[in-house]
Amino acid sequence: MTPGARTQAAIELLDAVIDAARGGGAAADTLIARYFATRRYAGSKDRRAVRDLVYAAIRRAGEVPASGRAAMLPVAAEDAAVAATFDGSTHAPAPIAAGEDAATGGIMPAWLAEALAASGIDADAQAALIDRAPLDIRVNRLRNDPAALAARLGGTPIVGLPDALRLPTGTNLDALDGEAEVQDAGSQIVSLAVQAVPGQRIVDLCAGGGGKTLALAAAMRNDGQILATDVDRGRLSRLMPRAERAGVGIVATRLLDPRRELEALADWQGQADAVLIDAPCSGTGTWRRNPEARWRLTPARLAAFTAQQRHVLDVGAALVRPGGGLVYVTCSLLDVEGADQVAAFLAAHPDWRAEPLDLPAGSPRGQGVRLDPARDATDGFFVARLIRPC
Ligand SMILES: C[S@@+](CC[C@H](N)C(=O)[O-])C[C@H]1O[C@@H](n2cnc3c(N)ncnc32)[C@H](O)[C@@H]1O
Repeated sequence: MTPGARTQAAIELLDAVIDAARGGGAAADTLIARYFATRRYAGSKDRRAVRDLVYAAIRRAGEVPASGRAAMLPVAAEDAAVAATFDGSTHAPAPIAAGEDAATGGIMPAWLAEALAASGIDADAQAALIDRAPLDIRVNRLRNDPAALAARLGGTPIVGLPDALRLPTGTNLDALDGEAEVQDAGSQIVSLAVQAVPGQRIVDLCAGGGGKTLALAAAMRNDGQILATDVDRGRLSRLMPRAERAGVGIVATRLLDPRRELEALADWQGQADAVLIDAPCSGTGTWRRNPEARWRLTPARLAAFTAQQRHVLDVGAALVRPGGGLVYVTCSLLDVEGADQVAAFLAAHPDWRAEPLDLPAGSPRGQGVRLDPARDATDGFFVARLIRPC
């Protein structure tokens, strides 16, 4: 592809990303993968270059841009080589007109900046939310030793996470096959709050594709029982093949019917040593990986997430045995999804208590701990551990 054709491809993709953000469609990564699946003429260098342009444009536009072209103009304004591709030649974008409307800058929509500031995330910390994320892996001790894998791949250790490695971006992980999982350090740290040990019975209520389920299974040395549940058939179906590759044999999955979860979980009521609730949330802590997610979020979508969080907290609480732990996690920095949810839960369940957490990173927030990309160099998370009375 010519440089101009790459810019034009990025503009077309940005149009699709903008439409998806407005209509609740697919994530940018998915749209990029679909775009290239039907354009076999694009080589790996073309794909990487187009992808970099798309993400550069997404990161520069705080509000949803009017169009893909408007989103690309600020990138051209900062990079003469990109500006030069707007030359109107075959497959290239038309020349930039004087005074042409460009997307507005800023970090995020104003209502979100206000909500984050009210949650103690100031302007500098907000800027870090859309930085590029590092490549972290969790070495699977059931399959390999972290030191051996570090010797093979390079990378640097992460303080407080003996099984983690931070690798140079772009490290090829295709050959790993179950020896390690790509998992942000923040995700690994919040999994520690479950305090999983061999022999326990644990429910991972919102297991999705099982990123945290596998971390728990490794902490349990593949000894005990984990029930991984979700309401999303597609996500949950990816879990068992991953578990097999990872050599994990203690996980069973169960697909839940939304609003009828406890009927399907009757055999686990009051039984679990620990329940992990990695709740559905706005994802404000993972914008480093999905920066277009800040264009999708609306006050109504946020309210829908907080209602789901209250619901899964109630479901999870019913499964914990007396004296057991309920670990509530969101990958969000907004108090309404974190500290406020836990405060409301404890107000409604005065016999439960929040247990202080000793994690390798994060700072206290409400009755839990918050990981902040600016301060902790991880994705953003809130985590709290609640103990059911004996
Ligand atoms: C943050 S994601 C989980 C990510 C996963 N734990 C991981 O580490 O990869 C939240 C999940 O909650 C699921 N979910 C939403 N409502 C639910 C419910 N009522 N019961 C169980 N899972 C639910 C979603 O389908 C989604 O997969």
